[in-house]
Amino acid sequence: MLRISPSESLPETLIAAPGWPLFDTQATRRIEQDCARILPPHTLMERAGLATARLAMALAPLARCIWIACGPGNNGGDGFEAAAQLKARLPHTRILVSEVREPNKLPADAQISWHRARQAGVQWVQACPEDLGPQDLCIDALLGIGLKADKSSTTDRRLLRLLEQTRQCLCAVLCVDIASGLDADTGQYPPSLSPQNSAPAGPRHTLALLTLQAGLFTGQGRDACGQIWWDDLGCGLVSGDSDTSIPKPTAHLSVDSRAAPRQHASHKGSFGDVAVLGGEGLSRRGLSMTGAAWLAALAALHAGAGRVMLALLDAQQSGPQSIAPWPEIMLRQPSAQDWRSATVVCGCGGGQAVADWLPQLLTQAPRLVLDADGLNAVAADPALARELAARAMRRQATVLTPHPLEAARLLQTSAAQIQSHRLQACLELAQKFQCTTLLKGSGTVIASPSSQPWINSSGNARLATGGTGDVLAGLIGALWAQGLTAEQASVQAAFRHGLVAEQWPADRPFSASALAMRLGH
Ligand SMILES: NC(=O)C1=CN([C@@H]2O[C@H](COP(=O)(O)OP(=O)(O)OC[C@H]3O[C@@H](n4cnc5c(N)ncnc54)[C@H](OP(=O)(O)O)[C@@H]3O)[C@@H](O)[C@H]2O)[C@@H](O)CC1
Ligand SMILES: Nc1ncnc2c1ncn2[C@@H]1O[C@H](COP(=O)(O)OP(=O)(O)O)[C@@H](O)[C@H]1O
Repeated sequence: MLRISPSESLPETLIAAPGWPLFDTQATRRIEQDCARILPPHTLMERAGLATARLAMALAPLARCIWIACGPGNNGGDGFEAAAQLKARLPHTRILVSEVREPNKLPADAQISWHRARQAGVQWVQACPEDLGPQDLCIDALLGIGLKADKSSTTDRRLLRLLEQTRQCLCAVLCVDIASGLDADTGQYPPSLSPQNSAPAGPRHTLALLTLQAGLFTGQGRDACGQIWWDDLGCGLVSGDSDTSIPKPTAHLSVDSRAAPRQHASHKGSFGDVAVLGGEGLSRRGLSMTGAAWLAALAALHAGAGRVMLALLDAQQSGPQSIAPWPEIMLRQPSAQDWRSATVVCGCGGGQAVADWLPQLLTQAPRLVLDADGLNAVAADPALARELAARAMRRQATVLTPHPLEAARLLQTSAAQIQSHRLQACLELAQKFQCTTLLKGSGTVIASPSSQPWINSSGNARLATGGTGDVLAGLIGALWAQGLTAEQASVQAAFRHGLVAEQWPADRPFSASALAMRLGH
């Protein structure tokens, strides 16, 4: 964790860390009101402006110019306050402000900060200065958690123009509270506020105030907000769990738990069996997907499962695919595998063939990771869906690992709908099927029926390549087989999967099989 210019009298700004609680905007408002009640008037905005100014100075120590785009609400107020603080601390730096609303129409707190910026000698400009250089800084204080998605189609042109300019800045951009236009609860932009170019031009930082929200970490949040910083504005809100006066978090950031050291007196039976069923062969439809099942098995092997069995859904089992390229992996005919005794990973590359085996697996497997075509088969057949939901009553545990399209099929909606409410969609699936559900994608969400969800903070777009989901399914199976709960295995697998991708050496080609083989490192 990084601490900036520590000072006893100032709040500390930290890089957002794993395990931290995430609150929705409603809870954030309540926390804000509670804090405002016990502090002298205007203190929160003053602290927000100061925290922004301090982070700005740390991010751009050589800036000759700092341009601050201030919106019509209190987010804009934080911007004016930061401008006043910066002007007082950096007399030789040009501090420029652009505003979208006349000062007498600003909220009361923002009006006070507007006057402070005026008195400090900050210069007002109409638009982003053309000479903003790479060492300079843009502060985006246009829209914070007060964004109203339903108003976005009528957003005035001046605000839209400034928003676009902040997005096109080649210098670093520091967003106050959240990237403007992004919904803090869902991590999605309303269509009319969506950026014209998908990737921001320059480096991005976001200073979250008082609380962290799910939208910073999932959906479009990661790209929009960049590096997330957090400042509690001196209100001492590190964890929302122990203090009952603080509203309940909506989720937590996933945690990096190191694997427990293995006991010396252990053997392969101590670390569980993983049995993979999948991989429709070429002979059925001319579409081979055996690689997917191999990837899941390979991941389970390298993630430390005691024994790994692989049952390929290939009609020509006696062909070359029965020769294991990894001799540690035991090949089986699906009919020869005892599905009652292992942690089962089912569906990777399963094609149409997997549906024939699902009634047996849904009934017999004590621990089942259902992925890919296993999920598609359930979505297409109400009888299988009923059988899946009945597993929980028989105390058989299941992990579902859909990507957004698979989740959409299971909930009979569109992938766009799933993406617009990732947290909610994942919770709905967990409830509907009484399963731990892991909704994949940038900011993977993990939800179980009776506990708070997690959002995975590791990973990057290296993972956006075929087969990495199969690796994740195998990894979950291996961790589950080694004694974790379904939820722990899912949370830890998502974190480790992402971490390996983050730490991947730049000069080494990345592929799903290479990822699988590095899981044990
Ligand atoms: N919470 C905290 O912990 C603390 C909060 N603080 C700060 O306050 C911020 C929240 O301030 P906020 O409530 O004034 O909301 P904000 O984000 O400025 O937006 C509201 C303005 O935007 C407008 N507007 C909205 N949607 C629009 C659209 N689609 N298109 C166009 N306009 C739209 C809306 O217009 P109106 O509805 O009034 O017409 C209104 O003028 C928070 O993010 C943080 O920075 C800190 O000071 C202290 C600690
Ligand atoms: N941009 C990204 N950031 C983080 N994780 C990603 C990103 N793109 C893909 N992933 C991860 O990669 C995996 C892809 O899984 P999936 O879509 O099922 O692929 P496949 O079916 O080819 O194996 C998931 O774990 C997903 O969360």
